[in-house]
Amino acid sequence: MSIILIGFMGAGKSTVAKLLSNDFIDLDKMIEQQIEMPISTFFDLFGEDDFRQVEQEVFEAAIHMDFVIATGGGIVENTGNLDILGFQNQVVYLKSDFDSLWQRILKDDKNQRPLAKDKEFARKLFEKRTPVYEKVADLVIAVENKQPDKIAQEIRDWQGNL
Ligand SMILES: Nc1ncnc2c1ncn2[C@@H]1O[C@H](COP(=O)(O)OP(=O)(O)O)[C@@H](O)[C@H]1O
Ligand SMILES: O=C(O)C1=C[C@@H](OP(=O)(O)O)[C@@H](O)[C@H](O)C1
Ligand SMILES: [Mg+2]
Repeated sequence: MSIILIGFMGAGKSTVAKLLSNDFIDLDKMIEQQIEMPISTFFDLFGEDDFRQVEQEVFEAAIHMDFVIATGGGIVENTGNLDILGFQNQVVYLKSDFDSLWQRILKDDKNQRPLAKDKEFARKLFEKRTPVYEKVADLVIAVENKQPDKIAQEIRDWQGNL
């Protein structure tokens, strides 16, 4: 079993996964390869429910590859994904306060996040999901004001003591 990174949009899952291993999967990128379009376009064309269906199918495939996985922030929206996470023992939650995440999301010109168009809508998602992240996590790391390489080292140190 390998590290699975969870947390809200902007927490640094895609960034930290790359630092942890060359054998990593960014689930969003794997999804975009499958749907052959940006996630934002898929949301516009087919909606969130169809996205969650694809996300679960791709997650079920990715989990068998035993790579470090950077999930998308909505991985906890689907009970099938929660069942999978429940069987893992290296689920790492990159935790931050909403305002810090929102600043990162606003500055991030590389990722289009269809569910981050409105701050108060995103805040409600954050409030809904935070207890679920906490519940499924084997390790919680506070990531505010922390560099990605320090976060990656904390995860390696924790892994080394398992
Ligand atoms: N530890 C960090 N400190 C500051 N900015 C970060 C950190 N980790 C990631 N970022 C930046 O925040 C944005 C979101 O990072 P990303 O890895 O895409 O997060 P996620 O995959 O959790 O949505 C990117 O612009 C990234 O450069
Ligand atoms: O929070 C969410 O529902 C989503 C988060 C995104 O991934 P990141 O958390 O890597 O931005 C991506 O999966 C999609 O836009 C939906
Ligand atoms: Mg990401």
